[in-house]
Amino acid sequence: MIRRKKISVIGGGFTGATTALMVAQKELGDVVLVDIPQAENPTKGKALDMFEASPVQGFDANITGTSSYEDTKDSDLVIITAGIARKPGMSRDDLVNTNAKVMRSVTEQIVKYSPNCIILVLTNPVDAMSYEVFRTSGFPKERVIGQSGVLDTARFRSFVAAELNVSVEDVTGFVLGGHGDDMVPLVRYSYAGGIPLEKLIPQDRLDAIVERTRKGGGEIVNLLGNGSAYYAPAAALTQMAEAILKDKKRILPSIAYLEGEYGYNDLYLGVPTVLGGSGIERVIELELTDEEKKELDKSADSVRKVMQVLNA
Ligand SMILES: NC(=O)C1=CN([C@@H]2O[C@H](COP(=O)(O)OP(=O)(O)OC[C@H]3O[C@@H](n4cnc5c(N)ncnc54)[C@H](O)[C@@H]3O)[C@@H](O)[C@H]2O)C=CC1
Ligand SMILES: O=C([O-])CC(=O)C(=O)O
Repeated sequence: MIRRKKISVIGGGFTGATTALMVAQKELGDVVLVDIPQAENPTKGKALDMFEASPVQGFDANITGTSSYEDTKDSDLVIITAGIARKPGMSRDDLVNTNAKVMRSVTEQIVKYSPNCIILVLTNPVDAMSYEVFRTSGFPKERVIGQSGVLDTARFRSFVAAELNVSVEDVTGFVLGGHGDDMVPLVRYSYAGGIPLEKLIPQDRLDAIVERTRKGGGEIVNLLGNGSAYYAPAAALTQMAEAILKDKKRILPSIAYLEGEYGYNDLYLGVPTVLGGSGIERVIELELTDEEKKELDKSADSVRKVMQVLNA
């Protein structure tokens, strides 16, 4: 019997609810939106509201809200967005203690009901949270994946397209490293219509775009005033979900568990990967200049520092 894929989204807040809608709109599968018991009614309400949008928009997907993990049983993909988000004046790393506890409790439930699923992690600080989910789950590394690079690259691509007044579709970008202000946007591997960006944009403007990309999350936090970005993060999760559920084998940046790649061990960090039906099917290793490697080392050190809190 053919059955639709099943996607559970843990955390029914801004990013979780938006992701639930986007994956349903793309007909990637039926969606179960999960939040804590105190939020059961609003979660059910959001899910029903989305389902009622489906006849107008013409997508077929069941969307249900719940606080019971039994309803997530046999999910193919579980997306974790549960936890707290930062407010102006905070860094993503300030969320580590609260969200690490949330990761441990939700992961135990996910594993209990969907032992064969692939897990995508969004919750911040996302490199460290991916590590926490990985070690709590006991899953193989290819089935626990963090999201940052698709979003960071999307920001870079948006800013470049606006600068050149060209289609966003023709701009490709490349961001490596942790999801913090010292992430590493690699201009050398970025193009517009196949033309290296360095040939199209003066260096000082490129530097400004790189800096704006690094601080992209904070720019939205300051504008929103009471939470962080959710439309672009949900779009990023949806693209990764599609690559996995349709076994597209797309080359996308993911936060992956590294065992020697790029010279790092026992660390989750953003790197280029092939994403397909088994999750991370391959980490692509690139030659970096000394300067790029130094920047990546700095970003990896920042992630390690946050992880020390987990191990304390
Ligand atoms: N990696 C990335 O690129 C990005 C990461 N984020 C992160 O995603 C997380 C969620 O952000 P938002 O959705 O905006 O926050 P939000 O506050 O709108 O939603 C979080 C939801 O999680 C729920 N929750 C808390 N503990 C839970 C538990 N134990 N089980 C189930 N649900 C639980 C809350 O009730 C709330 O509904 C934050 O940590 C944020 O920093 C957000 C955007 C991008
Ligand atoms: O900035 C935040 O706290 C949320 C996030 O990770 C992003 O939008 O990049």
